[in-house]
Amino acid sequence: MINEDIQYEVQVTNAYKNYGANNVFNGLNMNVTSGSIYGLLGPSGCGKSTLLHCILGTMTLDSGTIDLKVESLKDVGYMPQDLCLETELTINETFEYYGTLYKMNEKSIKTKKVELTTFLQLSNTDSYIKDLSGGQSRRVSLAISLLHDPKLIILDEPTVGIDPILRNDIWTEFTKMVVQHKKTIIITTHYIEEANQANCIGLMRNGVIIEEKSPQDILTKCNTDSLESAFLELCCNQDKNENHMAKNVPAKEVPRKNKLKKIENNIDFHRIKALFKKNWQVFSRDYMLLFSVIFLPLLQMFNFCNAIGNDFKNMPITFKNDEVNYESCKNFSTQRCIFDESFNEAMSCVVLDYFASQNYKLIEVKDQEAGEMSMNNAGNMAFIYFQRNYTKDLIKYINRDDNITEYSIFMHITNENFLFKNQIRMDVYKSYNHLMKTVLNNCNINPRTINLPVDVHTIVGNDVKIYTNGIIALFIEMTIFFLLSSFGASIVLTEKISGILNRSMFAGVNLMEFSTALFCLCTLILSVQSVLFCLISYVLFFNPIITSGLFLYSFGLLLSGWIGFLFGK
Ligand SMILES: Nc1ncnc2c1ncn2[C@@H]1O[C@H](COP(=O)(O)OP(=O)(O)OP(=O)(O)O)[C@@H](O)[C@H]1O
Repeated sequence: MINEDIQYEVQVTNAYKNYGANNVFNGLNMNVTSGSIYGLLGPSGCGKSTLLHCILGTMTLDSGTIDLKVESLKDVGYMPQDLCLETELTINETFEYYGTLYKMNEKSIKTKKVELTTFLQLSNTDSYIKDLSGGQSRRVSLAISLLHDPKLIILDEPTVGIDPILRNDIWTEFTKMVVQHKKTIIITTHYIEEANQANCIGLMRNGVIIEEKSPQDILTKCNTDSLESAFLELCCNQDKNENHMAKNVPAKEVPRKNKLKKIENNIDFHRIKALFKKNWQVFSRDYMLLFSVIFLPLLQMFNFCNAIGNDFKNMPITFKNDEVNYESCKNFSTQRCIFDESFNEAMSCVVLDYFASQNYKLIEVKDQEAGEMSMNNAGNMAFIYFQRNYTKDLIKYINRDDNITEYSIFMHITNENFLFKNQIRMDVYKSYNHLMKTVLNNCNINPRTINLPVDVHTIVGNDVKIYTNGIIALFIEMTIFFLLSSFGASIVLTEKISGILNRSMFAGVNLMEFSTALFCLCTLILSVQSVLFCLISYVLFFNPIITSGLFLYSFGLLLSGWIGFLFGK
């Protein structure tokens, strides 16, 4: 029966809700008087938490209405059943974070913190939440729900894991809050006897409130002195009338929308700052996260540079030099000009010397035929053959003599591996330049006159010329994309699953602020990673990614990181 003269803080009328085939509310009615403690009791799984969520507007009814006296979330304090707190923060930091979200100034946060930690016996406020016991961390959660001095306080099992003495103190404090400050408190609890101190008890079972009276009235009605026995008796009575209850067919009405107003709709810089600070504190203290976001990608960069960024070493190359015995090359000297009458050095030694200096493994074979056969051996990368007249033909070539009928150097290169083949071809080209330089410098002729009359420049800069330079830029770009997408996704999922995002949103955070703060942290990580990647490539592996257009490249990196972040989110 609804009394017209009483002011109700919360009224639930004819509520129905299903989870699939599970009928959680079956025409439920609940009336919470303003300025009272309402103890919501019921067996596990009867739907107490669901009812609280519907009151808060985080869930909707299938039908029925919920009327609230308070209009804004600012006037509501909610302690969820799960912890829903960031365990990497200290108690102090948690107060500071939620206080800032509720737009409290530093002084009032401090005053409230002292008051609540004293009442809830939380002594060391520098302790991390992860280091607290279950009961202690629930007390912090309770304190946070009371921090902004709300009018309506909804607490889902606040006394679980708390010793009886402190539990009694907490109930005394609740009573004081109701009497002195006219607060309304709705509490769910499994400890039936502690609900003795509530002004009204609602016994919930089978989707309805089977009794809603003061503890004394319930005891009198059931003629017992324990709430537990009264509850058992009321359950038995309900079971007797079960058939009658089951006949209640849910009336499918559209539930009335009386959602609590959000604390604020506009974007607030202080909340973004608080979110960023919290995210940073959590990120910098979570060593597993640091390892996977900072250290693993750097390790991957090392691996990549080692595998792709460097020249291959010790590749076996067979050769046959018919111009001179390879042993004689050890006494080779290039002090004289190749055009001198008395010049009798074998220039094939310069080429072989160059290949040896580039860390190729040179293997001499007995003749040209054996060399060509060696190309059938797995692992042999190339065969070089110098004819007897190599140096003489070289002089003719330099002199543009038309009498050269055939090449005096032959080379076979493996087709087995594109990367190996590419490197050997580049080194053949370089060995030719080296040879010309060696030959012509001693004759005071500019070697460039014999080189190709083409100066090759790549658009990204003079140093960036080869495959390994290009591929590293691509690798960094892709790593940044996937790093940021997985980081963004993991943060959003963790916050959602642990209920921290909901709790923050309950304290006024909107999705835009949450995304902006996360975006700022991602940009910071992205910038640090990009700089470290480039340093590793340039400094440790001498692999230039880019020598001009740095601004454009950095912007490209930022863009792919941001796209990755949005993709993950
Ligand atoms: N998201 C969901 N999807 C499907 N079923 C759900 C969902 N949430 C809760 N339920 C079911 O609804 C019923 C009521 O759950 P609720 O958590 O509200 O109960 P409770 O009374 O708070 O339980 P406890 O006292 O153990 O916390 C349970 O049977 C539960 O399995």
